[in-house]
Amino acid sequence: MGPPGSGKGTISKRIAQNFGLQYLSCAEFLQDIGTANETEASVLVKSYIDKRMLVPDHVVTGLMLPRLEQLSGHSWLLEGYPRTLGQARALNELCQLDMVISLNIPYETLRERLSDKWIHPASGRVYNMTFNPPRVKGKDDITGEALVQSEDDKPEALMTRLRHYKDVAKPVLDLYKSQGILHAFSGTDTDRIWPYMNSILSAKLPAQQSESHLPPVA
Ligand SMILES: Nc1nc2c(ncn2[C@@H]2O[C@H](COP(=O)(O)OP(=O)(O)OP(=O)(O)O)[C@@H](O)[C@H]2O)c(=O)[nH]1
Ligand SMILES: Nc1ccn([C@@H]2O[C@H](COP(=O)(O)O)[C@@H](O)[C@H]2O)c(=O)n1
Repeated sequence: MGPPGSGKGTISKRIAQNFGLQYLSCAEFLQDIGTANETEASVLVKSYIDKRMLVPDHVVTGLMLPRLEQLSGHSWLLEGYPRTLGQARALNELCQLDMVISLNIPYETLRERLSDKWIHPASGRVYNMTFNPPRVKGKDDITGEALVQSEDDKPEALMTRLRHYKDVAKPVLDLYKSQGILHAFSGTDTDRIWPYMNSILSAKLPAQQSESHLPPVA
């Protein structure tokens, strides 16, 4: 968990890779559903994503929980779900989480990072002109296609997203705190937070697993 630009995507991928966890990003999962063949669910999901609004709890939960059930037997890392207390309660019904990570990053750092964030829309690959720049300016490393900046990452949008995050995340963080599974990390640099996170995760997780790919979406 963390506000926009806090490095959730960057750090989740690093954790998943280092500890051999199955990684599931809710935003990417919803994006895939929204662009898949037209069904009632895909049209509904797309309508929210296009407006950059949260898909209602019952819809996102109805999609995510069956996906997680397909991963039973694997250790997984979720990013972007649960976002609301309703989603957290629904997830609790399915399983007991081992650990929840929360990123506390100062506002000025979020603003700077996001103003420098570029994405390759088709793949979701994320770049930052100082932290992890593309090999060729403005082009995706793999496809060579153009990178874009999201409207969501502009300073005006950031304030709104931040306010919304604070309101919605607080009860979720409180719940996980009361369960004793919340680990918060503060700082301005992912690479400086990482060693602390790595050491806590190493103590919690069994020997590294070797799985690297998610089973396909049914
Ligand atoms: N300068 C700098 N940029 C970073 C650091 N860590 C991550 N970034 C970049 O900051 C931007 C935001 O990181 P993300 O991992 O996309 O953050 P997020 O929390 O998933 O963001 P949202 O999808 O907006 O919620 C990206 O462009 C990253 O490449 C860091 O330590 N320093
Ligand atoms: N639990 C969630 C997570 C994401 N969404 C939708 O995805 C968009 C992008 O999410 P970010 O995590 O990158 O901010 C977001 O604007 C929502 O449309 C969702 O609905 N529910």
